[in-house]
Amino acid sequence: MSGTGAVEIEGAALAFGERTLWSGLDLTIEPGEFVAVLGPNGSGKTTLLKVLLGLQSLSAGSVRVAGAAPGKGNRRVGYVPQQRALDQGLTLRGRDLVGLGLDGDRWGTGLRGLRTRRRKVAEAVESVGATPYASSPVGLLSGGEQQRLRVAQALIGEPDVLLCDEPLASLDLTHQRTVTELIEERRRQTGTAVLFVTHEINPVLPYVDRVLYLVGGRFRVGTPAEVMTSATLSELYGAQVEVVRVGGQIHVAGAQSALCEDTVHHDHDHAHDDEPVRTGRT
Ligand SMILES: Nc1ncnc2c1ncn2[C@@H]1O[C@H](COP(=O)(O)OP(=O)(O)OP(=O)(O)O)[C@@H](O)[C@H]1O
Repeated sequence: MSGTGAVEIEGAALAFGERTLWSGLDLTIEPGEFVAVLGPNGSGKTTLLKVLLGLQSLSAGSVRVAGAAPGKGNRRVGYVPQQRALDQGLTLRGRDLVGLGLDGDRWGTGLRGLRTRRRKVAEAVESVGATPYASSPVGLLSGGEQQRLRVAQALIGEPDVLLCDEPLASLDLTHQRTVTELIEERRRQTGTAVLFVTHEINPVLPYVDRVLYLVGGRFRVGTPAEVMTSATLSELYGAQVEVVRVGGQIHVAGAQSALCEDTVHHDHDHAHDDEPVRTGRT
């Protein structure tokens, strides 16, 4: 693989035993592109991020992220994990959590380097509105406060690729906006590619270039206008799903019941169901 995409996924398949999460997945994400990953519980969204982080191997195919094979040491990749409450006993301060996102060697260990580090951390903390609690132990902060610090930690390293796993979960509307605008600003100013796993497309809809929609072993890739339609989602779910656009927002009705009816059949269906359906640029 030798392209120039920020993320390059070729012929990727992932199966756990008999169960195929997805196969035949080709997706190139360009620098500065915002791709939302949608799909019901268990469709393999988080697992895709784990593959890109080098925490999970593919069953077939290959991936490259920010020009390299996935791996923990890649400083050009930022990651906002799925919201999980941090241990209450964790005494690490908020600003130190954010500082962990900085490359330790970049500014040296001298006084000047330390000052630069401190200023960068203070700016990152301020950008997510976390200054008032940056000195508190993170274990005592609310879920939303912890999540804002995680976003600051991911952005402070100035990544070329930002992988986000439901970063808005547990944030109120104001802070959802703060966080999405920060990510969007980073993308616009420096061309960071964003892969954003979410259950709810509306908070990021203005920024989304393309959607990867995963359902029970099938997927679609395309613009929101291509993928988020009744016809496309009904085909993907194999049942009637209504997509309604109201006031610039997209609402999907019937997907959950489609899945409930389908759940029992999933494993059997995969035998004839694993032919992926694609739209748009991949
Ligand atoms: N290492 C593993 N071994 C076996 N099964 C796994 C493994 N990792 C994930 N799975 C299964 O793969 C499926 C997809 O999990 P994943 O966490 O990627 O789903 P998701 O789309 O992110 O779901 P959610 O929306 O609930 O977060 C789940 O059924 C999960 O149990």
